[in-house]
Amino acid sequence: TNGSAPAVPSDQYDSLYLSPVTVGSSTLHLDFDTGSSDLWVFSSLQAQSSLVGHDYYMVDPAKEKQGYTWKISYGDGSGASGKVYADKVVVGGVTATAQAVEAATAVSAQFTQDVDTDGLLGLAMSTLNTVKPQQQKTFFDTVLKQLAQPLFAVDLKYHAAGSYDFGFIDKSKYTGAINYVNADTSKGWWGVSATAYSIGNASTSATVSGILDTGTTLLYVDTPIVKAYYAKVKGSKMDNTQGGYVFPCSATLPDFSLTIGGVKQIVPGKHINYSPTSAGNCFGGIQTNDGIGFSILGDIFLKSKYVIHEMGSTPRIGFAQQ
Ligand SMILES: C[C@H](Cc1ccc(C(C)(C)C)cc1)[C@H](NN)c1nnnn1Cc1ccc2c(c1)OCO2
Repeated sequence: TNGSAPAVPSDQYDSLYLSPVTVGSSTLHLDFDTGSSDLWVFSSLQAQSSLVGHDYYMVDPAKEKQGYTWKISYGDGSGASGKVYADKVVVGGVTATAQAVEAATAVSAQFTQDVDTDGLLGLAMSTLNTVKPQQQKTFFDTVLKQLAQPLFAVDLKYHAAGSYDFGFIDKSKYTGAINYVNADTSKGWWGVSATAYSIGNASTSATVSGILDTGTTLLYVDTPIVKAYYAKVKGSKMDNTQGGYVFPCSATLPDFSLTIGGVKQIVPGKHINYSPTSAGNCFGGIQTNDGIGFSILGDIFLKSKYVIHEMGSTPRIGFAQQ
């Protein structure tokens, strides 16, 4: 079987995208995350006070994987932990009958406060899954064999609902050719590298290696590239209180591109004006990856493309223009 699930922006700035998922008998709205590998959900194991505003998984004790636990922490300092159940998970009509469902007993404040997000559905490699004593498969790995093709395609949109396709490529969602590159999955992520970047119509050779990450809002690249970008934005500055580069909301932002597999993958300047700040200026969609050690090609990079993640004998990533 194949299937498709909508990816709906959680707010007016596309902070994250939520997709409906049936877990057991509950329908939850999960953040599909190609940068992690746990399917975890808010659950009836939590204190009622933590569940306010959230949909949550009603655990069935008969389905518990006795003695299994999970604990995840994310690069933004948030995290969650809990117990594990084997239950039915349905995404866009694709069913995993005994998927490892990680039911939260505790979640960090960032998750409790984000009442729209009922958990995450990881789509990176299962080697990053945190379940102990036995690592569990991602939803994609669980359903892989039943899919017509061993792939999922990501169609995130700018300020609009997009989709995740499982098992098929939807020709109506892109124009032009699909440009494929081999994926570096050695660290458990969908890794790619670029040989150049461009700001406006000026290209610079550079090696930019990073991960595709639907679970990260912005585009994080090396500091010299970020500085070169905002040098072209009048009135821009690094604002430590806001936590990144800001600029006058009236600024015209140049396009940015990364050359991957010899093809320029362009991020329209418009997408790089992420959101207004509380200080009356606007926050940039391109920020520094200081301290992370690699680039993170998050939603700002992805939302102009149709990106195929193919888990064949050689994992590949295909880029096409929306
Ligand atoms: C942050 C998300 C995971 C997440 C998503 C949503 C949320 C909230 C719902 C509470 C809003 C928290 C967490 C990302 N997923 N691959 C991730 N998980 N682990 N690392 N990253 C990417 C990274 C790493 C480091 C960084 C960063 C980003 O932003 C700033 O510094």
